[in-house]
Amino acid sequence: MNEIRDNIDAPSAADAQAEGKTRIDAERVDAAADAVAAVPATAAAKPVAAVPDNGKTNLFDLDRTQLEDFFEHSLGEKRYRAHQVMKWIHHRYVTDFDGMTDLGKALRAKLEAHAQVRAPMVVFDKPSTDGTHKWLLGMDPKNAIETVYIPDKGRGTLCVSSQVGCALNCQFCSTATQGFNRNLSTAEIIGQVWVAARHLGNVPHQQRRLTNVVMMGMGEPLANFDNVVRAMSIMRDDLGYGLANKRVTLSTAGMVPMIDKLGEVSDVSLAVSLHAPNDELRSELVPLNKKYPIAELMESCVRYALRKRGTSVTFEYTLMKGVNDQPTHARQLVRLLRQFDNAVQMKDAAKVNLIPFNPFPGTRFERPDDAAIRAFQKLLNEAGMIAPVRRTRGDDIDAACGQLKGQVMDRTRRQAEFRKRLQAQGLDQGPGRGGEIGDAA
Ligand SMILES: C[S@@+](CC[C@H](N)C(=O)[O-])C[C@H]1O[C@@H](n2cnc3c(N)ncnc32)[C@H](O)[C@@H]1O
Ligand code: SF4
Repeated sequence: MNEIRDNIDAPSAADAQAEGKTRIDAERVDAAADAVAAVPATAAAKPVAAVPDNGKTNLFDLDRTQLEDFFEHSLGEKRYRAHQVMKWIHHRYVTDFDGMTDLGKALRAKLEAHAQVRAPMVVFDKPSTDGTHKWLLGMDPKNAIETVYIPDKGRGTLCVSSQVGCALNCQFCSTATQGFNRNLSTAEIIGQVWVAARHLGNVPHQQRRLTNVVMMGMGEPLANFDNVVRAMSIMRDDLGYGLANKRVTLSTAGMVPMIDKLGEVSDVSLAVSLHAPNDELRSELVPLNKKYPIAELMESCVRYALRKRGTSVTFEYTLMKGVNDQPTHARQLVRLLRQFDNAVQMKDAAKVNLIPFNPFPGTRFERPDDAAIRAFQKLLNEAGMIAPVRRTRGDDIDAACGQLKGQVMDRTRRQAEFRKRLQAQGLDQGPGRGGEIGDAA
């Protein structure tokens, strides 16, 4: 693995100039790194409470084991009752206990008194001309997130959000422009699957309209670890949506310790948003790279792949004109991913997804033209790498990768302002120790 660490190319200043690299405002990047420092200590460690305001447990928040425990310990009922209720909710889309007709009257009354099945509210849904469908889902009076369904030959993929906004501030991502408010609860994550599956008339195990889920909507899923892992377990449960492990993909900007933690508890497919083959460029595009540089990131991906022997890791590479789309980048990328294949001792352990940049209002980046995208792909293919170009879908409704925005009441920026005020008074303890995101709001 040290081979990877030792061989990462840092281009010279002349290289950078020759590549026509876009320079990014250093102040903005530093502010982002501060926000990042606050995320793992707060958002990851403190999932949103499972019990909503009215004191009733939202059954969407519970995976199979927790629901069995709830029936046994909170309701004094047999554990198998949980299985009946899961089927009503996730297979038949019934949320009203009175409609769960194979439960006795007394049990239904008990459930009514102690529980609820509360799905996110659909603010609006919008079909695209290419079959893609986007939902804006209200999570609370101030915040809404987006979920997108993308049908393709023989498969239907749902792109699910994990947070209201995102604190990681990748420079080319529309979600980042909105800042960060909070983590989504398990109910709010699995609720997105439920809303889409119900709309599509999906019948798990029979009429599958929804075959894949990608955690690639708004937010960084590994910064909301517990809630995301629990929701993914419901996606893969036969009493939930019955999806195979490899059909549930978690995409991360590279939270290294959490990749290892994920490897310990889950077998889902891993996608890593790489976007640059060297640290200098990646730190500009993905500020998190300052905390977890490429060598550390690749080592954690190697550990993940080795733990799941025979599993590949997908590396996402958003192509931006004149920024990371030059032949020198392609060659560096090939070297990096070959080292990964060697470390995992598996041919094609690394897969690359090339994503042409999707524009959004106010961005300084541009999508390369088709010839440049093809030339980049050709260099990877000639080196023997699998590197499909992801077709842009749903861009007429701003539903393509990185275009999701929702409605976010940003709390990180208010916290940053608060921190500045503390600093002015000599009271600041530094990033990550000043309390919760939102304390200052
Ligand atoms: C929005 S992120 C969410 C998941 C996670 N936070 C991550 O970064 O992997 C999903 C994917 O969209 C990509 N993306 C973000 N902005 C984009 C844009 N404007 N055009 C194309 N892809 C973009 C990200 O790099 C990432 O690979
Ligand atoms: S690309 Fe992912 S990690 Fe980066 S800002 Fe967007 S959602 Fe967050």
